[in-house]
Parts: sequence; structure tokens; C-alpha cells
Amino acid sequence: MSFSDLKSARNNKSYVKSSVNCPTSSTSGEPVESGLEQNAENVEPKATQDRLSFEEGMYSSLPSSVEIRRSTSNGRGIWTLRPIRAGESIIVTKAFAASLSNQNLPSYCSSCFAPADPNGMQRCTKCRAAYYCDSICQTNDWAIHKHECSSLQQWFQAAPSKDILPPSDAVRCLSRMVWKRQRKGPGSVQAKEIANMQSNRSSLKPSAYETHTYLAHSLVQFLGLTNPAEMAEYGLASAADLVDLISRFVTNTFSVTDPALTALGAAVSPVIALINHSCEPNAAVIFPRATADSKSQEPSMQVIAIRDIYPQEEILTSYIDTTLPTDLRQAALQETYNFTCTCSLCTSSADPDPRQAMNCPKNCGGLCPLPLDEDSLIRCIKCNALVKSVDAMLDALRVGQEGLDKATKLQNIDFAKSIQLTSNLMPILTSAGLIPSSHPLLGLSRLHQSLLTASFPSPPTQDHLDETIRTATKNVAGLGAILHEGHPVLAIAVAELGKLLAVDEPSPRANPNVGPPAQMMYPPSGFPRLKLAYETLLRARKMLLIGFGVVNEGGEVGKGIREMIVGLEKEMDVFSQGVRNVVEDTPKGKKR
Ligand SMILES: C[S@@+](CC[C@H](N)C(=O)[O-])C[C@H]1O[C@@H](n2cnc3c(N)ncnc32)[C@H](O)[C@@H]1O
Repeated sequence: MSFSDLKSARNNKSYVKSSVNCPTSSTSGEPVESGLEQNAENVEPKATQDRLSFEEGMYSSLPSSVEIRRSTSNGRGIWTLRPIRAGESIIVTKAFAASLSNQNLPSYCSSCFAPADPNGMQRCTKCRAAYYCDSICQTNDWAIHKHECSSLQQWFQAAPSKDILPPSDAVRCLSRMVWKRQRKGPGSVQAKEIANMQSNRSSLKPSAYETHTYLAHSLVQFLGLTNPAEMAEYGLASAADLVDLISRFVTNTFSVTDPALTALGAAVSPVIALINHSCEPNAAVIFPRATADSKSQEPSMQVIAIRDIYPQEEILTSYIDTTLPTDLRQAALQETYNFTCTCSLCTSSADPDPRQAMNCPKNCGGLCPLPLDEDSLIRCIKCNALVKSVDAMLDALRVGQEGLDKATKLQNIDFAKSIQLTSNLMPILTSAGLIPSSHPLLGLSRLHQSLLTASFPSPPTQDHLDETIRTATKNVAGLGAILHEGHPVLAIAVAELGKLLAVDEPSPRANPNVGPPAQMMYPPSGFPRLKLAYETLLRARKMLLIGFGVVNEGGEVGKGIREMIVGLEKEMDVFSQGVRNVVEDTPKGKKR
């Protein structure tokens, strides 16, 4: 395979919702045979949830096997009435409104979100900001884009410079939501679903005022609203309505991703927004682009079970990056969603969390939790050895976090500086004792992989390829210690590693007897590398079928991996056959 296929994955927030009442049928109508009928632990007692009913037609994309309930702790959410197998698609729906981020506007279709065709795309001749696959996609989008188009033209005309960018994807997505709501009418099911999305206006944190005010101003400006009467036309009769709308948007928006989880823009789905959060989710929201749906149904969103889910269990997705340690996750949830998470991961006080752990100073194989301050007394949980270098570890953690923040900011501005930071900091944190899953080492290492992937020389060199493989291997180990087997982020990380291993070696080792012994070399060369690629891709495929859904054949990435596996099987067969031929041709008694 070639390098151009390699893409980096980023973790993105995601969440969900549902209604209705058929306890034994699956989404596809097929009965599900499993041992899942028994209630699991962790299923909240039913007495604490009230089943909710809604006007007919609302949340129509919810299957009858799930139900919307209100729980005392989390508000409304979605519960399943039937067992759901890992890899099953629970909800399929089209985003109500979606917008590409500015950087993706020229390279993706503004209607179906497909990547640009090599033959080019059609550009909207009026606003010159939106691009489409073809006239079909342009027509599909026109009912909403016509409003957006004139707003964009006015935006550009009023701009102080011709280099001005369109408003952010958040502002454009919010505007699309408002135009679509107006088009459907205030009494429509869609308007009611939008109104039903949770607003956190009454409990907004002062730290959120700035974002909300910015969004409110930008929306009013982009919609071209100059007086209260015009605002009322859009269902914004008061300032409180405007703040509510912004809060609903912020609390319920998803990051649209491509099939390899790279962020593309923002989307709203009132039905999927009903799903509550857990840092140990049993489901994930994906944009698989691998169904037989017509392009008019894109961007299509799906909620996939990433582990078996029991009847009467709540369906939960994660809104944030769950590879982060508890304090950072809690801060992110408070900031955007206004709640304190009480999931089992957040409340567990068990063994050190692999997100915050270091190796035993005596190298006994055990782990130690990371120190919180200079006075922390840290011991290995296995051999009880005391960590003496608490100050040095705290320094390493501080420098690592600052470096990660800086390298993340610089990645698209000053590539060389960014990769220099990741390259320098990873060995410092590793030699301080941090394990690959620990923060901020994992973050630095994932960023390092995406920088290495983006900077493959042409033609590729063996050193660059091997360095990327080593980094990808550490990332798979780190993510594997934290994320569930079927988690889409882990599945993509394993797929990326498999793809890297399958790349033709630019300069394979000519003679395995020269240099370090083969078993000490990582990544290996020649046939062992091919075999490792094959095994890694098999593992990736299994995970992708869960994380991106069996019905989607593991999404676009899963389908590609299946083809690679078939190709590698042939290649390995040819290779083995070649070796057999050589061995058979070798005269007896002679060693090659
Ligand atoms: C996208 S909405 C989820 C649906 C929401 N519960 C509702 O009633 O519409 C996000 C909001 O739900 C609540 N929420 C979600 N997950 C939660 C959790 N694990 N614990 C407490 N509240 C939660 C928070 O108020 C959050 O701002």
C-alpha cells in the first residue's frame, strides 16, 4: 500500500437519545440470541427512571426497542429494552444540521460530506465558499444553502479584507439549524425536537459566558438580524430565547468525523443528543459513510454498541476524550456540559488508573500512581517500593503538559517546532517512568504519530517508516490499556499500525544475519513484518466491526482493511512459496 492512505485519528466527543417499547426485537427486526437477557451489574434500578412519551412523529428514528426515560441523576436518556450485541447499530439518523469547518470547505462536499473527487468539485458560484460533489449534492443542499449563500455573500462584502474566512463551523451549523427550523415551521416535529434539547442557561458557568456571547453575536450578525421583529421571525422573541438556543447548541452538538475519526465539522441531531455521557461508554456515535444510503441521507450518524448492552441498561456514549485523567475529564464536562460525572471510572479508587501511572522505581513490574504534589507519598502497588523522585516526576509532568499544549497549537502553524517538541519530550517522560497510557505521554505520542504520518518524505525512507511504526505501536499499547476492545479510537489506532506495517519496505534488510538479531529488531523486516502486518490487520478488522458496526462492515476503514488482508494473504503465500522453492532447489548439505 502507499503512504497517501495513512491518516491520523483524533478522539471526538459524541453522545445520543431515543423512545418506545418493543422488548424483544432487534433494530433489524431479527430476534437476538444471546446470553444478554440477564440483567447486568451497573444497571440502574428501574424505579429511579420514569418513561417519557412524546407527541407522535417525534424522535421517529428511534427503534421501538429503546425508550426515553428520565433518571434522577442524569435527566432524560435512552434505555434499551432488549439485549444489544457489541457491533450492533442502535440508531441511524441523518444529522438535522451540519457544517464543515473552514479548513475542510474546499476539500469536502458541503452537502454529503464526501471527500473531494480527484476530478474536482463544483464550487458555488455565488458565495464561492461551498463546494459540492456534483449538481445532485448542490440541489440537495440548496433549500438551506440559499439562506447561507446570501449570508455568506453579505459577510464577504462587509469584510475589511478579501482574505476573510467564513464564520466558524459552529456559527454556520447554528444558522443552518435556525433556517431549517424556520423552514419546517414552529409547530413542526423538528422545531419541537430542537426546543426539547436540553438548555443549561440557568446554570451557566461564568467561564462559559464568553463563548456563548460570541456565538450569540456571530449568529445575529450572520443571520443579518437588525431588530426584535426580525429575531422573532426566527423564534427568538427575547434575549433569553437566544441564550437558550446557544446553550442547546453547545450542550448538544457533535463533532462530525470522517471514517478514520478525523474531525470535519459540527452537527446537530436532537435524537442522538438524548443520550447521556459516561467515561466508560457502552456505545459510540460515528459517521460511517459505508451504508447503502443515498447521498441525500448523508451526513448519516449512527449509534453503535461498542460492548454488549443488557435489557434495561442505559445507552451511554462519551462526550469527551476518555484517554484523559479524571480531573481533566471532569473539567471538560463541567465547562461544556455543566455536570459532574459519577461514572464508575470517575468514582473508582482501585489500582492506579493507567492514565496516571508510572513504573515501579525498582522495576518489579508493578505500577505506582502519579504524585499530585511535593508531599505525595507514592508506593508501588505490587512491591511497596517508595518513589523517591517525586519532585522530578512533577517537573516532568508539568513540562510535558506545557509541551503538549504548545505542540498541539503549533501543529498547523509551525510543523518543525511542533515535531521537535514531541520528539524531545517523549523520551523525558518515558525515562521519568511514565507508562505509554499515561497522560501527557499518550497525548504527545499520538500527536507525534500524526506529525510523522503527515511528513512522510517522498519517496519514503525506511527510518521514517520504522519510527512511525514504533510510535504507532506505543500508541496502540497505551490506548489498549485504557479503551475497551471495540472502541472506535482503539480500532482506528490498530488499523493505522497494521497499514504502516503493510507498507512496502523502502530498503528492507538484505541479510538478516547482518546487524542485530531479527528477534531484537522492531519493527521486523521481510516476512516477519508481513506476518505482523497481517495479524495486526486481522485484529483491527475485528475491532472495526464492533466500533464501526457489523452492518457497516466496519465502516470505510473496515472495508479497506478487509481488502488489504486478502492482498496480504496472497503476498504471504507467494513469499512462502518462494522460500519453499528456494529450499527445495538448494542441494542437500549446502547451507544458504
Ligand atoms: C446531550 S444532553 C443529554 C440528554 C439530557 N440528559 C436531556 O435531558 O436532554 C447533555 C446533558 O445531559 C446531562 N448529562 C449527560 N450525562 C450526564 C451524566 N453522566 N451525569 C449527569 N448529567 C448528565 C447534563 O446536564 C448535560 O449537560
